[in-house]
Amino acid sequence: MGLLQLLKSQFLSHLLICYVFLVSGIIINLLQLCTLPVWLLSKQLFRRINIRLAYCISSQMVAALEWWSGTECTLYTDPKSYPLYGNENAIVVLNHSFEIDFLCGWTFCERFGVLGSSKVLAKKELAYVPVIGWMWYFLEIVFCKRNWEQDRRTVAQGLQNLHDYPENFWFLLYCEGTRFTPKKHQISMQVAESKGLAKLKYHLLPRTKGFWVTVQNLRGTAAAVYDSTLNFRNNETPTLLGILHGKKYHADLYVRRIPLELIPEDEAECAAWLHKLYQEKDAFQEQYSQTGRYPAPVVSPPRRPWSLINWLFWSCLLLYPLGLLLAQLISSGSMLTIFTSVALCSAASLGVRWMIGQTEINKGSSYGNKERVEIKKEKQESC
Ligand SMILES: CCCCC/C=C\C/C=C\CCCCCCCC(=O)SCCNC(=O)CCNC(=O)[C@H](O)C(C)(C)COP(=O)(O)OP(=O)(O)OC[C@H]1O[C@@H](n2cnc3c(N)ncnc32)[C@H](O)[C@@H]1OP(=O)(O)O
Ligand SMILES: CCCCCCCCCCCCCCCCCC(=O)OC[C@@H](O)COP(=O)(O)O
Repeated sequence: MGLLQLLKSQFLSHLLICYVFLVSGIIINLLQLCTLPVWLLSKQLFRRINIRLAYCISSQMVAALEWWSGTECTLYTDPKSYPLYGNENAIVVLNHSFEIDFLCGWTFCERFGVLGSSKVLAKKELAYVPVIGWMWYFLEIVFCKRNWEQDRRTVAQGLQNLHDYPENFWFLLYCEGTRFTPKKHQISMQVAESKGLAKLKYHLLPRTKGFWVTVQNLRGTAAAVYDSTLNFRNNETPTLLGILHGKKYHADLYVRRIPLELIPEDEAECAAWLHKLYQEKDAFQEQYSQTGRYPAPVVSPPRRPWSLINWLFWSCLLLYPLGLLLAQLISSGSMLTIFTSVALCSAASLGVRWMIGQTEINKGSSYGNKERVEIKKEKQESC
């Protein structure tokens, strides 16, 4: 094992990385809070400032993926579409099977210069996750409760607000609505069967309402849908803890650009279009599992230094005072102060461990785990 690999495997390294992420994140969240009055003076200035502040947080995770773990991200796409990426607003449709798929998405956002402004239709629970969830309030991220009756108005409103967004953004939609597990897959295929839809091998049945409402509300704002299919080589199952331990993965992403005009406006036709898209995505996954390739050439954008520079900046800024504090603590010799500091550090590491847990599939929600009959009963009871 080389020296660098040894360093990457040390608990102390992980503790320091998490300290920098947590403390810088909270400082940035506070700065974001201070920008609220700017909204009253100039909404666009508020947005531009918050795009940059958000970049300072999310690019740290991208740096951990690209520079700490050295994970390689390869893009397969049509070279004619490539120059448009990052230069237009787009709706990204991505499969949801991996714990770090959002992080690979962020990496591509970073490489095409839209990381700070990237958006998602996220479950409401994520809004309460410190640092990332709080950051999203200031980025006008659209949250949903995954209950159409409650979501239809708020989601449409959140999307309408993006009409005059001052910088290019990608809006991510995981149409499957939850991460793939064998049980969720089995149940969703029962739903597919009951609806006479073709079965999918690698995806859950997509939920069509969020897609339809997104396309309808972003017409005239977004130029295209980027149909994206992500996989990892050698059947790797990547995790955020793996990244923290410096494990290198190989992500392969296939992107097809579909102009928004090609997507039907009528709700039922749009739903049928999405089901067909997922059948095609399933075929791409099958091809990947057979050949390790997608049907497009490799046009990979290189990693950029900015995420690393930002990370080094925050590390220098925050590790120096930490060092001074530790030296003072030890020289003080006060057992009470030392004990309190250890207790505080343990609480903070437990907090970060809980945050990492949000990305773990085995700690995921029960959404999509219940039979349709049970859901109907619950809906009737709540009415
Ligand atoms: C390549 C570059 C990448 C770029 C990345 C860009 C940006 C990055 C930005 C940020 C990164 C951070 C990422 C954070 C990740 C967080 C993501 C999430 O939180 S995912 C969860 C939340 N999002 C969604 O759920 C979106 C998809 N869902 C929808 O669109 C839903 O329609 C809804 C709007 C949420 C409403 O939910 P509801 O449950 O009420 O859905 P529906 O009414 O649509 O569903 C009922 C309908 O579905 C059928 N169905 C299918 N399967 C099942 C099942 N298993 N059980 C029950 N029902 C099922 C069912 O038959 C119903 O059909 P029908 O209406 O015909 O009766
Ligand atoms: C610099 C690196 C530092 C690493 C330190 C630790 C950082 C901790 C960061 C926590 C980040 C939390 C972001 C949450 C994003 C989770 C995305 C996700 O995948 O959500 C799941 C939902 O889509 C569906 O939920 P389920 O119904 O499957 O349940």
